[in-house]
Amino acid sequence: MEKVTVFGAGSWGTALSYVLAQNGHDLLLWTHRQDQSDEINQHSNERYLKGVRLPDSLKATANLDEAVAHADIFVLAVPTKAIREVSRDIRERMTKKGLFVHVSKGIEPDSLKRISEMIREEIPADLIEEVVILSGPSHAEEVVQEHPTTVTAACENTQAANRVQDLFMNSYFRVYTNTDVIGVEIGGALKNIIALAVGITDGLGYGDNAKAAIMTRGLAEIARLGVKMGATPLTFSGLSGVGDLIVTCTSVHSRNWRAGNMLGKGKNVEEVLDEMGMVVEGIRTTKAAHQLAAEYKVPMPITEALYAVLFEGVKPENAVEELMGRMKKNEMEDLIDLL
Ligand SMILES: NC(=O)C1=CN([C@@H]2O[C@H](COP(=O)(O)OP(=O)(O)OC[C@H]3O[C@@H](n4cnc5c(N)ncnc54)[C@H](OP(=O)(O)O)[C@@H]3O)[C@@H](O)[C@H]2O)C=CC1
Ligand SMILES: O=C(CO)COP(=O)(O)O
Repeated sequence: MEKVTVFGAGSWGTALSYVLAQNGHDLLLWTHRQDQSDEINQHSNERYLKGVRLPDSLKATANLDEAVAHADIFVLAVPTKAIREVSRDIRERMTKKGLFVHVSKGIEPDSLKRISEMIREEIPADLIEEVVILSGPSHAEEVVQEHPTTVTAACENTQAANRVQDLFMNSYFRVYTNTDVIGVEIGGALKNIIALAVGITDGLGYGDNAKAAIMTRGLAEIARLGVKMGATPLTFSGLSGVGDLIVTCTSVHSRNWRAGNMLGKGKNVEEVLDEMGMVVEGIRTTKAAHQLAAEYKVPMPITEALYAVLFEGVKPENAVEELMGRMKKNEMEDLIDLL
């Protein structure tokens, strides 16, 4: 049994707490809202997981001192934009080393840092045992139904990855390990861009051909960038690559797909975000990926088309027209670096 605190009581933090509590760990779920902590201690979190009864052993707190003092393992489950703030708040209260696990999917615009890099910038090395990434095709709504789910725990330190594998693994939640931290973080973050794009084409009324095209060429551009950044090409054929791309582009649970769908139907970004009420990571990640594409000189036409829709006021149908009208190409020409 491990002593674990999950930080962030949205859909994913709550679903992972459900798994950890069921696995018999000494689990505390920290939320920054007292009313939500009270609700979770009455076994529900209606805003984020409607109709789900949480296990009796899943305890919440809104007291950050208590949350930090409780744990040897710190699971960060807040949106990317809150990672630095929450890491700093944890650091101020830490008195001994801890194992950090993060489950968020994004890249920070401007600094272009991956989440594990942000955590290492905010928490001194002498307080970090390791940082492990838990990522893969996993909608919170299905995990709490105990539907079979597979994810990967990524860390160069295989002992730390194995410890996280053991922490979460059970009969419906199967955890693999991977040493390719960059590939796992890039795959998990950038698939949200492609899910937004697929949502848009679905919203425009295009069919499965368009969806398959965007998913396939989307994976090609994710892998192209990832490999330039130091990832292992094969990771993009794995759970945090094609696996997460499939689940996010084809599921109504995906907030990124749903946001894209509303954009395709004519809503603007503000209206979409108001309606969602949950994080749509792909929007900020599109900005970061647009900057990364320039920095690494990697062609990322789908990302650029989405950037134009989100940040330059281009109409979705015009962005599609632009994508389809580009110069003729050999399908494999930009993929050769992956071999
Ligand atoms: N949902 C899913 O199925 C999956 C999500 N993920 C990733 O997990 C991360 C979290 O997503 P998810 O749980 O779905 O997001 P949600 O939008 O469901 O919840 C986000 C939670 O973070 C809290 N929060 C936001 N800012 C802060 C802050 N500064 N301090 C403390 N708490 C804060 C929110 O609080 P409040 O309620 O007050 O806004 C809310 O409880 C994302 O990166 C996402 O991509 C990964 C795999 C699956
Ligand atoms: O990452 C996810 C599934 O693996 C969740 O995707 P959304 O954030 O689009 O809901």
